[in-house]
Amino acid sequence: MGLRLGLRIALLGRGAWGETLAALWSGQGHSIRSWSRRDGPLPPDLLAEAELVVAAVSMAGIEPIGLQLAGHWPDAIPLLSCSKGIDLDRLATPTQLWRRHLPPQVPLLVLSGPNLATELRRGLPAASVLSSDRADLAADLQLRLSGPSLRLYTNDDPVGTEVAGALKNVMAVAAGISDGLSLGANARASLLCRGLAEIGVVLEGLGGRCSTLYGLAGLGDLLATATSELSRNYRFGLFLAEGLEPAEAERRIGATVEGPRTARAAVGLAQRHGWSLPICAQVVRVLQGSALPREAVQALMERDLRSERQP
Ligand SMILES: NC(=O)C1=CN([C@@H]2O[C@H](COP(=O)(O)OP(=O)(O)OC[C@H]3O[C@@H](n4cnc5c(N)ncnc54)[C@H](OP(=O)(O)O)[C@@H]3O)[C@@H](O)[C@H]2O)C=CC1
Ligand SMILES: O=C(CO)COP(=O)(O)O
Repeated sequence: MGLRLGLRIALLGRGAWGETLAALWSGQGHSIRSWSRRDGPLPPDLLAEAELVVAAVSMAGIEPIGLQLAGHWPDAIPLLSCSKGIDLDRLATPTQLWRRHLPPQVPLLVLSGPNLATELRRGLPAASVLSSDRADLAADLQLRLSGPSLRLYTNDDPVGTEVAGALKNVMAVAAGISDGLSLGANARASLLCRGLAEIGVVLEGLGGRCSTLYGLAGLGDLLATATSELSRNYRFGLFLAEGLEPAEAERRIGATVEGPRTARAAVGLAQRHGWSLPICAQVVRVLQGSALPREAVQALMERDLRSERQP
């Protein structure tokens, strides 16, 4: 990347998040060429002309797009991944999925944090983190992509950043259930506190750092997502508490809800590694129809007593 401030960005995905990032960054003088599945096959020159590729697609979109792009990726063009989830088939984070399709030398970065698209579209301020093993690149992009309403920090813990951004969606579903059942502020705070500990089990278990858990992608995004009706995962939990079937709840939301599949993936990881993830496990029971929301809460309350240090 040269010294020019305006970047040529190829943006993959024109959903709520992609459109929001496009509006923010084009407003800062970057040139954005976006692509959506609705446009048909990916134009061959889209990547070739870009200095940065931004992927703002849902988890479900990564594999098909990765397959389409394999073999067409210019070696040194970095990919900034903005998806939040754990893939259920491969139990992998977004960049772990992308890496399977990209040349090994392509630098990968992650954008995550409390960034409800609706608020950013209204010009409200937020902070987020740009994470990469490539500190030089993260610092360069931090400078170029930070703007008046999106202030970017950096860290060098992409795995921890992705795990935190994925698992907070599960906790947002659980918080929606708790609030939907009118369990009160104590219950929500207790759930989020224990939820943060649970996110920490996965984050550290997969090699992330504890400081990331308490940063923007961890505690920051948990606070935003699990307390706001702007969050689709939180609203999904509210619908479950009302007694809606998961499929009907997703249909009513009418947009991506990553928490349900990520909950199942987290339970899959827990089985693989021998971790205890009680909140994820109860969310999965509700999703499978093997517990009603109230029964899931009761099961959490009746677990064996333990030290706060244990999940
Ligand atoms: N909305 C938000 O506030 C934020 C969302 N995110 C994350 O960004 C990702 C995208 O979310 P968002 O844009 O809000 O979701 P939307 O439901 O608004 O849009 C879905 C996005 O996924 C893309 N996609 C590609 N392939 C598929 C597929 N096979 N199935 C479904 N969708 C596909 C769509 O691309 P196309 O344009 O081709 O239709 C579109 O960009 C999610 O992982 C989400 O967690 C992260 C931060 C904030
Ligand atoms: O990730 C988000 C906010 O940071 C968006 O959350 P939802 O996908 O639950 O709407």
